[in-house]
Amino acid sequence: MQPSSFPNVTVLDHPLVRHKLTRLRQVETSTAGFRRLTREISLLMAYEATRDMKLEDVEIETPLEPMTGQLLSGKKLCFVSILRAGNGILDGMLDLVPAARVGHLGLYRDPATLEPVEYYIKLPEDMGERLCIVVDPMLATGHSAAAAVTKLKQAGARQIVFVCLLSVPEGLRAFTAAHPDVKVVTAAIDRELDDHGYIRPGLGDAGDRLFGTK
Ligand SMILES: O=P(O)(O)OC[C@H]1O[C@H](OP(=O)(O)OP(=O)(O)O)[C@H](O)[C@@H]1O
Ligand SMILES: O=c1cc[nH]c(=O)[nH]1
Ligand SMILES: [Mg+2]
Repeated sequence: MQPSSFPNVTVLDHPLVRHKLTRLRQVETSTAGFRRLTREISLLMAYEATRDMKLEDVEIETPLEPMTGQLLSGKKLCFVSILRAGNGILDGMLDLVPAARVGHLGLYRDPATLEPVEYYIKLPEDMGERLCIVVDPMLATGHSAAAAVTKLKQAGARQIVFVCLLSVPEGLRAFTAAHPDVKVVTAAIDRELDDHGYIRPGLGDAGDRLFGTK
């Protein structure tokens, strides 16, 4: 784990994450492999994204003696997947926290304008009482991430973490300027965006690679 030069952005710089991310980027990685690697990296990302969750003391008994343990307190988590590529990360997160509530936000990026277009939204009602972890593999221009977080705030979310696999400096600048209160966890910060808004060196189109649509 490494703080970055961006306020509130943590790079999950761990050997396992680097290894899996390198495999994920490779053009020859199959759809099945891409899905499996995304899920595995997501488990490791969830560990960092949930670091600030609140605990409460509980009295328990081990087979040998009583002790004070700690459990997560109150209402806990809500994952929000930005469709469709976010679902790849969501699967991994749910492996770790199967009881979490889940919201879905359908956004696609218009290829001409690079602006997000919303086509679906369904969120739990009590977003304000939960740590809301928004997941999408790619933060490119940052417009989709920023639009998603704006929606969630309008729906009452107060504590939000954004989790992605890849990001780029210009997208992080745009996102953190729009939402300085939101922590970002990313597995890597890549070099730049190309003329079509793709992350370079990147991994291609995350949705297409996850679902085999190209
Ligand atoms: O930071 P931005 O420039 O907004 O780009 C990032 C967005 O683009 C991709 O989604 P895409 O539009 O390809 O939709 P998909 O998940 O359905 O493939 C990606 O999953 C992000 O949501
Ligand atoms: O590189 C990119 C940029 C946006 N969306 C993707 O899936 N890949
Ligand atoms: Mg896509």
